[in-house]
Amino acid sequence: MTTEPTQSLVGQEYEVEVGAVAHGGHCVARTSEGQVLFVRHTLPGERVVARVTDGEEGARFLRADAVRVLEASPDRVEAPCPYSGPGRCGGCDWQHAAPGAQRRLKVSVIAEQLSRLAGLTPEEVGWDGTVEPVPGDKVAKGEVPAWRTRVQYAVDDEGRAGLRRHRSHEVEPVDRCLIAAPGVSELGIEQRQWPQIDTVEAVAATGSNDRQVIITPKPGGRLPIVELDKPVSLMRVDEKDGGVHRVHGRPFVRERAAGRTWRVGSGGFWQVHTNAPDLLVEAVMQGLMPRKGDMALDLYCGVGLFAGALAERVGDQGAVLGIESGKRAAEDARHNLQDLDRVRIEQGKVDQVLPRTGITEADLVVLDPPRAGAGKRTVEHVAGLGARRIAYVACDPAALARDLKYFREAGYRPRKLRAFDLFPMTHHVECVAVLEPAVKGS
Ligand SMILES: C[S@@+](CC[C@H](N)C(=O)[O-])C[C@H]1O[C@@H](n2cnc3c(N)ncnc32)[C@H](O)[C@@H]1O
Repeated sequence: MTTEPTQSLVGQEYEVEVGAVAHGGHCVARTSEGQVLFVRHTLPGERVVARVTDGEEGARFLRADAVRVLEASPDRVEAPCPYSGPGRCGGCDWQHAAPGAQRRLKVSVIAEQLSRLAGLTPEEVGWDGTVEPVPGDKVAKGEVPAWRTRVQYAVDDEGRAGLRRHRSHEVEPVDRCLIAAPGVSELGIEQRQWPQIDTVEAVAATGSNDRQVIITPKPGGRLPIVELDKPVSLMRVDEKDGGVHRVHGRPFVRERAAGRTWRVGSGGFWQVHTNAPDLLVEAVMQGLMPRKGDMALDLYCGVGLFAGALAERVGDQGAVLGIESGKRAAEDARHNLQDLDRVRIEQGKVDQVLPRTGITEADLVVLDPPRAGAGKRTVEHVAGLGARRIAYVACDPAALARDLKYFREAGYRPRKLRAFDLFPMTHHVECVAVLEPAVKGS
């Protein structure tokens, strides 16, 4: 049997009315034939010419960029970044939206995900229907908060550092990324050449002067002599094993948050926004309200951020168990919390380690899984521990909604949800949901 080749529609232009925002940094429109278009660089209510960037005839949907705006939304602003726009840097999705409008777009996405995937309304999750700006972030029209303490640059064939174009391996060379934190910009990564290098990751710690650069040489490439505008520690990603190896300086940075210093080894997770760790610790502790003597779990604990905050509150009579899959991160968590006798860190995957611990009860649980969420099995296990309260920290509202549905099926209901604009100018958003047993005292 022979199949007809499908006709690519890349480059085809459609004049469309733009509908609602969808999860992922684009809005929904339809061609006159009814085919769904996911259009970037536009806003709800606009009339634009959308040029297809991906998809073929008969596909479930096409991807497109708005290349001409025929009727602009009142929320549209001149993009502050000269590298944003159709076909350009893929790092930011909402450079062309006023800061308040960006947050409203995120509100719509969260509400839509909760409704579609969990059948929940904002009232049912105790959400005031806002995405809160981060205190200290610039939020006036035309201003850009410099929030990113970790930036991964890609290097083009001419050795220039830049950022990847949307859904592409191509590099958009930049001379300055506006959302990079000052500590990253000061390194001068964009101002120098990176011959034989594939990627350069820059890390600027908050609350210490630690700066780190992690370079990935091209296959067979030699390590260049790295001279930057500031002293840094230098790490190299091994071509063969993918491991991160020290070239010179410390193999970690020291971050300050929640009244403590945190060692974060290369490759270990740390929240990217300068103010995220403090803000999230405060939101989680406010939601959980730990008491002296509580037994608490910090699942997906990274280098121990929430475990540390919990341990200080549950006191000597309480106990905290953290579980983290990364070997290096688990070691860092043990190091960071070594002064807190009642904290134990187990290394391994939550769905494997948690059943092995033999723990059948907990008073409080915080879970902060990666983008994919915790999943049904882990949610059921956590719900079975009968915690008084559970705090769920989520960087993807779709994964949050799916897991909230599993929690509801397992007897937990959301009591409060807060959303934070921890990734300004992008479509990403962070949520903290606090759950309690649907039937209290059960
Ligand atoms: C979103 S981070 C949260 C880290 C920490 N709570 C923080 O705020 O710094 C998720 C963490 O989960 C870890 N992880 C990913 N999958 C895991 C799994 N199946 N079991 C345990 N940890 C996992 C990652 O290595 C990462 O450190």
